[in-house]
Amino acid sequence: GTPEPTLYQQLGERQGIARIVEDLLYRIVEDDRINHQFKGVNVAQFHRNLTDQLCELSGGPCTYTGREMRELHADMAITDTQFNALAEHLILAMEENDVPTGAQNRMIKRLVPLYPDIRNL
Ligand code: HEM
Repeated sequence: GTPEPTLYQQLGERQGIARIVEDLLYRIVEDDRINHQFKGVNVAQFHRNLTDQLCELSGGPCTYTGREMRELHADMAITDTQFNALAEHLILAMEENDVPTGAQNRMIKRLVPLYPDIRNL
């Protein structure tokens, strides 16, 4: 029969992930719980690196070449509320791009191992 689509395919491959990350960035800018943390960030670089990271984590043919998660977020004192806010925006950005709910959950699950590094725990 027809093979099951991979998570990477369900996200719309790299092009689809790039659109999701763009929508995520607009959401971050509008959220006063987290937008102050992003002042001065190189938006093009952030977009490229987060797209590569999600592409790689979803099983796609990409390699994340940015800095380590712990090192990047070390001085930000990110709270649980802020972490959850970003995760929620990612879910809503995937929703806007017609990613099925099961695939949304699988993507979020693959970010869970990054949690201690991002929270600097
Ligand atoms: C699931 C959660 C998260 C993931 C997967 C993630 C992923 C990433 C990635 C891949 C980068 C590198 C982008 C680049 O090279 O510019 C990055 C940078 C950054 N992240 Fe996160 N992040 C997460 C949560 C957060 C949260 C909650 C905040 C703040 C509220 C945050 C703030 C930042 C900032 C400000 C940068 C830019 C750092 C710099 O350019 O020096 N991140 N993140």
